[in-house]
Amino acid sequence: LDGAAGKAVINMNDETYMNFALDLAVSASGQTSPNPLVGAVIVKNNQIVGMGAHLKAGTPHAEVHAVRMAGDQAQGATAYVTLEPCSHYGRTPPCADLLIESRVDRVVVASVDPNPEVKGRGIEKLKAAGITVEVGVLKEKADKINSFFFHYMKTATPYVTLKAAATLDGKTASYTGSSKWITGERAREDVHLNRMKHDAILIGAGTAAADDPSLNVRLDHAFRQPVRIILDTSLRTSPTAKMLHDKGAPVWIICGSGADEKRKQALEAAGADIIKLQEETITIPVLLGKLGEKNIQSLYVEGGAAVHGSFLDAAAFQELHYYIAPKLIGGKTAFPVFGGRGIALMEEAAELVVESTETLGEDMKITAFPKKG
Ligand SMILES: Nc1c(/N=C/[C@@H](O)[C@H](O)[C@H](O)COP(=O)(O)O)[nH]c(=O)[nH]c1=O
Repeated sequence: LDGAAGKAVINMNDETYMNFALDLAVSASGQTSPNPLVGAVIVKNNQIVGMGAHLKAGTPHAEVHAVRMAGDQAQGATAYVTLEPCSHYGRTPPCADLLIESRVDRVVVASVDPNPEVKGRGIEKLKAAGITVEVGVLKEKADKINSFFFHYMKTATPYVTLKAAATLDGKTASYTGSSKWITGERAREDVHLNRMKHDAILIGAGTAAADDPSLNVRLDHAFRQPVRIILDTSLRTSPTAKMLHDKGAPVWIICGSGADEKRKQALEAAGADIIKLQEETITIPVLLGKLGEKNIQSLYVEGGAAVHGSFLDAAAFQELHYYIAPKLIGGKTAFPVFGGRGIALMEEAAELVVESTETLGEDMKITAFPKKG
């Protein structure tokens, strides 16, 4: 604060403007898939003269909106872009060329494009045109908002979020299978928000049979209904399953090579898309490769115990959302959160880093990530 002048002189530096560009990027969260979230701000003489965000795949990129708004004010200005400007002709002309034509004299970039085909090309193009380029301002924060896109670009498989809801004593259903509900309204609303952020939701055949779930996003401002996926090796799912008849998002059922042809036809007649693997059984790496081929960049795995156990055994998840209700149900044969093989000795435990714990109504939510390496 500049006391003498008696007015707030906020030091507007590169990070301030990049944070604003990141806020713009995040405002389209969940809408841009399969494209990343991108924000752009154009500043001249400490005035924001242009700004924009990429809103939906196939529509103009963030830089296009910002340059259009800036008009000739872009000349001699600085452009802040949260992801390296594209240099290839996708569905819209390259933004690197647009920035060159707009005659900005400086470009500040947060994340470098992870796509091996274009990595660094946009930056090189700008430098070759005599533009000063600064890379890496708020890089960590910018990479994180595109963790789905970056993971998918690097691995060609979906970013996997495991979601579990358990009682305080770690059960997902009583010994009779009763589970409605463990968590309350507020926690379940958070689940629907997170469903909407992912390209697909996945459950196992056991959960499909036990709960006959809808697996849809029941929020009044829902702008997307993710694909619904059931892992069902032998196609035991009933053709009368609720989600096959609610005219909602597609239902894909993944089965093994030995699944009965008549069941396949009955489920297809009921509206399901059947994806039959070459293998007898479904392994997680094969499943993820197949979903990657079908452009699923992010996958929200809702259980049950066998499915969660298989992802844990394969160490094939990037994020965990663990909801805990302050309830105890006991029961030697009550349902655990993670089934599967599990580890033998504690030193083999999957170690996590807890990023946050939140209170949602009476429930708690732990967000955690597997420890790297
Ligand atoms: N039992 C509970 C859950 N249960 C999770 C799954 O077992 C359910 O089948 C699935 O979420 C139902 O999806 P729907 O039909 O679209 O509502 N999940 C939760 O967060 N809290 C619970 O108390």
